[in-house]
Amino acid sequence: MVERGADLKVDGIHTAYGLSQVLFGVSLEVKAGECIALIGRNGVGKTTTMRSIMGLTPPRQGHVMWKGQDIARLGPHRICRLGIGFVPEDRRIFPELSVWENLDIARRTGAAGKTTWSEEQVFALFPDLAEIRDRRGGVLSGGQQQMLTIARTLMGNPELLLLDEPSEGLAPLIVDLLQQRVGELKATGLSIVLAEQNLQFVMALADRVYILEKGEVRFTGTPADLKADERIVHQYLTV
Ligand SMILES: Nc1ncnc2c1ncn2[C@@H]1O[C@H](COP(=O)(O)OP(=O)(O)OP(=O)(O)O)[C@@H](O)[C@H]1O
Repeated sequence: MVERGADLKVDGIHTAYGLSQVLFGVSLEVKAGECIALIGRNGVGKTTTMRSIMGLTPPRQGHVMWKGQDIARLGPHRICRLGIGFVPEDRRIFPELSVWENLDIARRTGAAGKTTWSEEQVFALFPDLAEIRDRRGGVLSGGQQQMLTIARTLMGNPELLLLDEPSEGLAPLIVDLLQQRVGELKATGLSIVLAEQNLQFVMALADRVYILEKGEVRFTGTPADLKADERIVHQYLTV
């Protein structure tokens, strides 16, 4: 039997914004159906790692292998078509469009040649959105906006979802609900890369965590490994 390898393998990427280098040889991997988390303090390079994978800020060195193909220099549209979806931190909802219209637009521009999610599928996973399908994007709460942003990305039918700080700015009860929804997404077999500051959220969802500091991976392990090592939590995560 052939063992199925990692779906995504990031190998020693170096990424910079102009003259300012942010990532120094970051490597990680995500096997099919896994959720991995990128954690670390503000400004350590979590978003930049996702932007590098998505081709928004392509790495200057290193490889981003997706199902055996190096996608590091393909550009975001092609990477999206290959099955990777990015949910950015700033939830860019069209305020004048209804919830359903925000989703429908993403459906029409979904990955070429792929079946996009149906209305029933997306509302089955996000029942909270079904109830407000005719509400304008501009009047949604933060939690509703976050659900909508994730649901919109799913319309393109990705196999890997990059989720950038989904819990940021949300009330604790809404974070719990979001955690449940992301857990349900994972249970459908979707692979997930989660950048998060909320450790509880990470512990509940991730199979593996990568701690970043100054653009380098300093620790890799399971949530249980991390929990068992207070020194690491203190050194890299607490303020
Ligand atoms: N467009 C940009 N131009 C120049 N520098 C940038 C740009 N975006 C981010 N940076 C810098 O890159 C570094 C890493 O930022 P990044 O957003 O990847 O970190 P992060 O770990 O996601 O933190 P946060 O949680 O604050 O978003 C920071 O020092 C940031 O100031």
